[in-house]
Amino acid sequence: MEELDAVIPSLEPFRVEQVPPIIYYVPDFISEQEETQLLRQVYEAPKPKWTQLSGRKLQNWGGLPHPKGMVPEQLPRWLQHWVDAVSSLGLFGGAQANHVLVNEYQPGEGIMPHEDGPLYYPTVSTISLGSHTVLDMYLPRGPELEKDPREEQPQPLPKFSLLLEPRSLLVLRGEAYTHLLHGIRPTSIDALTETPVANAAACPSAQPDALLPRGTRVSLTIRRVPRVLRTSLLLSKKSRSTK
Ligand SMILES: O=C(O)CCC(=O)C(=O)O
Ligand SMILES: [Fe+2]
Repeated sequence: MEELDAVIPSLEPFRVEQVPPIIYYVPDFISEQEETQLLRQVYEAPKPKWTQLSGRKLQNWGGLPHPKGMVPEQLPRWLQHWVDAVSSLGLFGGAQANHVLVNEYQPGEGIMPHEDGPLYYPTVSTISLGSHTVLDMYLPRGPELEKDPREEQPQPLPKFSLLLEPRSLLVLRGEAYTHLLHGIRPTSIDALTETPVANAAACPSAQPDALLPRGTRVSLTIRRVPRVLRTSLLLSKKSRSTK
């Protein structure tokens, strides 16, 4: 039986050290040309593909994850290419990812601290496009958490942060997936002095005291939903029950 939190040997040079296992950060995972092309393809998607949420908008590809199983939808070729590239690293236990969330954040937007949860194989891979962001990592909620003094509503203080530069790949796996929460503060400028940036050594823009203005960032979150319903099976069941 394969260990879910096994390391990926080819990614070991990109391991973020001194944080709960396992986090990989690969700068320049894609080229500038690939980034431009991906952004074009994201914005060429039909308008109804976008869902506007408070603080970000998103495109869901591959089907809607559901506890009873996801009815799979074929991914477009431009996404399948990157799903294949990421899956071939061995991130999903030798299987293929089958789900992509495209998130778009304007400066000042973000996502509340959360866990990605049990509907996915416990590994998430994220390609960042267009702008950097700072992903804050939190310990699970508990009374002992320190409060973040920068927030009007008291918020827990991140344990550490990850600077995600454009064109990078981030992988959260093992405890970093199952135990920690992640979130993006809704700010327009990231001051890197605020929490320790665990992957600073791999980021040219992570100078001490840097103030990094955010631009529009698009992220591709590539995951595997192991429970998949076969549409043909559903249809045949339905037709049987109406007989
Ligand atoms: O945009 C990101 O990097 C994070 C997105 C995220 O956490 C999610 O879609 O679950
Ligand atoms: Fe997430």
